[in-house]
Amino acid sequence: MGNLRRTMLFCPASNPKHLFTAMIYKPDCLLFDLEDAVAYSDKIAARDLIAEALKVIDYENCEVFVRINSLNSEFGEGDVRELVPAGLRRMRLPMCESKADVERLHKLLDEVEEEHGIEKGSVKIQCAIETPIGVHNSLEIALASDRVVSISFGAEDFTRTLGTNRTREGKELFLARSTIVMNAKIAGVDSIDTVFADVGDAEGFMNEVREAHNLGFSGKSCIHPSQINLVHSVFTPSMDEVESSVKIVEAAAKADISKGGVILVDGKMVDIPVIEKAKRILSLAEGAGIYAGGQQC
Ligand SMILES: CC(C)(COP(=O)(O)OP(=O)(O)OC[C@H]1O[C@@H](n2cnc3c(N)ncnc32)[C@H](O)[C@@H]1OP(=O)(O)O)[C@@H](O)C(=O)NCCC(=O)NCCSC(=O)C[C@@](O)(CC(=O)O)C(=O)O
Ligand SMILES: [Mg+2]
Repeated sequence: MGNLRRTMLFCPASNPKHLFTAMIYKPDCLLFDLEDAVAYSDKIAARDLIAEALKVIDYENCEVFVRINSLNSEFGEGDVRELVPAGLRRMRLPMCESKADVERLHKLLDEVEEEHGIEKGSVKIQCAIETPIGVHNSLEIALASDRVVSISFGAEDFTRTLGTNRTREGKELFLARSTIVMNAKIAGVDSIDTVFADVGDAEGFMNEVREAHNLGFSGKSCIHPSQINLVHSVFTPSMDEVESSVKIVEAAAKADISKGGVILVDGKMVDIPVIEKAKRILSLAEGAGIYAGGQQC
């Protein structure tokens, strides 16, 4: 299992304070935004600011992404040409609708990496799926380049382009969410659920976080520091889960059923899928720093 991507904290790249302090909230990933959160007149200044920040700031254990502007806009290509030499190695491509969109960014990255003597393929892409056509094409998008590490869902633009409204219940998002998760799994990349805009509605937020976790997302985009620990509490295995997973894996090893066979552990059937799920929980717990190869931390 690669990096944990339970949380991605959006920070407008035009806000110097966020660029200097956002890592103190300890999200797994920071996502500096040059797209919708930045006013048209601030786009170039925000790009320069993030380029300087990338050169001098230590973001500690946070994986840093920048959401660039669309390559169809006057800013997208410049974002890539300035930020990659400044050290950016992860970018979110907004409004991704087809394999061709990813291939266009892939080719530009090939060129920029070569021009600056950066190892080919170093820059990874997260594709944002935010339209019905994007959802429909999400498998070809996720498979379009070996640079793609994750696909994310953007429900605000999705409901806009679907011609509906986003509800607290979220039924209008179910098919899109499930499709994105399944296609991410098929492609072997992470899937990141959308933002929840009502910062004051902790209960509504938790319902969404649990839904995203149950559907199989790897994590969730956040817009406010207060959302981070809530997401981590759902996307990190509990100590009970860790303990029962250890028990399952140990019992399975003792009974030698890792290639087939069935036993009971605490009255519940354990076979290959149960063992594999238990191993996944231990791997997540290890990534979260609460379990270390046979020991709880
Ligand atoms: C909403 C608000 C202005 C409120 O700020 P306020 O400062 O009034 O809030 P306060 O509560 O006072 O903050 C308390 C303390 O936390 C600090 N603090 C707050 N937020 C922080 C933060 N984000 N990062 C670091 N630090 C932060 C703050 O500096 C203060 O620090 P201190 O003074 O020291 O106590 C702020 O949060 C914010 O800008 N959020 C991000 C908004 C954004 O990026 N939107 C675009 C992405 S969505 C999109 O585009 C849709 C999408 O594309 C999505 C997709 O594709 O996934 C689609 O289609 O669905
Ligand atoms: Mg959007």
